[in-house]
Amino acid sequence: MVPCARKQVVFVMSRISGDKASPRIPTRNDKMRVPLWMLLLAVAGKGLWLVVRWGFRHRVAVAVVVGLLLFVHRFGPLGLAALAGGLFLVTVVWSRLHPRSCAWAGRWLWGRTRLAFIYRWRWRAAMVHTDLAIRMPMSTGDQVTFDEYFPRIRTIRSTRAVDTLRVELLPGQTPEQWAGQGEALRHVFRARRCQVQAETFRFVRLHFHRRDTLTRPVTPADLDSTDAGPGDADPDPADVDSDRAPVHAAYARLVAGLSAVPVGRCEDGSAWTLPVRGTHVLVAGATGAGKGSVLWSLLRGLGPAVRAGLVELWVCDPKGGMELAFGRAMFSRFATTTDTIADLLDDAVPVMQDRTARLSGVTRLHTPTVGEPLIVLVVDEIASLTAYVTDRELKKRIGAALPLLLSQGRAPGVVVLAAVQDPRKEVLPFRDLFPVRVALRMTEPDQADLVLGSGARDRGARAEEIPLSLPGVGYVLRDGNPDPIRVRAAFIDDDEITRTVHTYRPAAPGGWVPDLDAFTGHDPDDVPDRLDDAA
Ligand SMILES: Nc1ncnc2c1ncn2[C@@H]1O[C@H](COP(=O)(O)OP(=O)(O)OP(=O)(O)O)[C@@H](O)[C@H]1O
Repeated sequence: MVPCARKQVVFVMSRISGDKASPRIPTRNDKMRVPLWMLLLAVAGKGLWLVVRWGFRHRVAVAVVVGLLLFVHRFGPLGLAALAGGLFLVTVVWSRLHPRSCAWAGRWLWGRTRLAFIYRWRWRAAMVHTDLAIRMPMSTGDQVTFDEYFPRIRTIRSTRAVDTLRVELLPGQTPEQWAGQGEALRHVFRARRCQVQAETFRFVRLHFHRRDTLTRPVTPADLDSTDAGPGDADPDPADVDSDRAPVHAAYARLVAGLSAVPVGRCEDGSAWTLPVRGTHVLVAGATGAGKGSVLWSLLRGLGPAVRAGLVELWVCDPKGGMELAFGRAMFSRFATTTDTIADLLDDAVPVMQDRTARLSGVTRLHTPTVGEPLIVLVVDEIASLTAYVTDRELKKRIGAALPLLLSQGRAPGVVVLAAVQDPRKEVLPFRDLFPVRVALRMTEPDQADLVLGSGARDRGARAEEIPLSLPGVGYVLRDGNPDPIRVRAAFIDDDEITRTVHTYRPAAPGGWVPDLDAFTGHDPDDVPDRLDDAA
């Protein structure tokens, strides 16, 4: 019984193999008698046809292998070694003379090699087993056959970490169908992750990530080049053409920088920045996911503008100051208890309303100046203020102030930067009032959708799969694009926080700078003075 069952399994496996272009299902037995030689001839002919067809499908791989075999046959293994050595030498010389074109050619060759030996090799089987090939039953009277249509790979781009295939959809297919098969495709092509990105029409891009480029901690960006002097920040039009023009260029650079504050690095190696001016930012992640590093990266990135007086940090740390107290000297206001936080929020509301009344009809977005800086309200663990407050009176005050600030504060320059562990609506009812959201490691698969919007997980934001060993890694949406980008925040350690606070603490009115040297152990000569430091 057992061998028979095994035979049956083998038969079924071969039947469903995706390499079979047209499986046949006989509808009645053949009755014609043929001589044996004719049968053997037919089998041999069919075998030859299958070999030719297979060779044509894998023509590049076959040509390379046959070419190499012929070369070895003609010149022997030494000849092959000489060929490899010659190619190596040419590559070295080329890369010295023109590294860009050499790198481009290397990537092209690498992509074609992976296309021939990996993607085309397993493509048909993968398409059949994931239902991405289309099969249409055809009847020839004697038997039912299937016409099969396979999506075509149009281009491939390969780097050391990722292969990007541009694939043409078959009629009737949608990018969502492909996104649903991302996990299966990743296993077929042995990638760490497969992300499906839709083009406007007809094409999808499959990103097969082979290596994780974010395993090493990210070093914080160099801010000093964008730094500007302080009292220089209120531009006087009369000065623009004068020798103070560079100062105003520095001012403009600082204001522009508020729309792209450096936070860390994206998976493709580019800088990860987040806007702070004109928006609210929510960072969500389980405990230990690295929310602190995103907050600190943003605070650090705002440092030059804080020192210049263009930004005021109003900070609430409901965890008793555990996370943010280190930065106290940089903050204009700092509250750690529920009642002082309620006071702080209550104070922010009239500032916002006053600005709104003055700017209404004048501008649609407040421009920070030293006289009227951007107020960044930082709230660590915002759920402590929305869901876990027990005092009814305080809960009512906070529940009134927060939604007001979130719904009206962006334009007049009172913005909120908050972190939360649990992104559910019951815990954070105003979640949707944050236009910019970051999903770090989550505990549940559906939480990435709660943070980034429905469908984000299918498009690749598998936040629950981020390993515990990679704090600071997460997903964001950029420029209104629905496809999530994997990012990692820079690691800001205690020394860097101390340096940041020491360097960028705002000057008190009149130019007095609090003396932190004893506290931080820094040499005061190393620290630029807020008032003397020109742009
Ligand atoms: N970007 C990062 N790169 C490397 N290590 C990081 C990064 N961010 C955080 N870590 C490490 O992970 C640990 C937890 O980070 P962090 O305290 O920021 O998490 P959290 O999400 O704020 O947690 P909780 O909600 O419990 O406060 C820290 O001790 C830190 O050493």
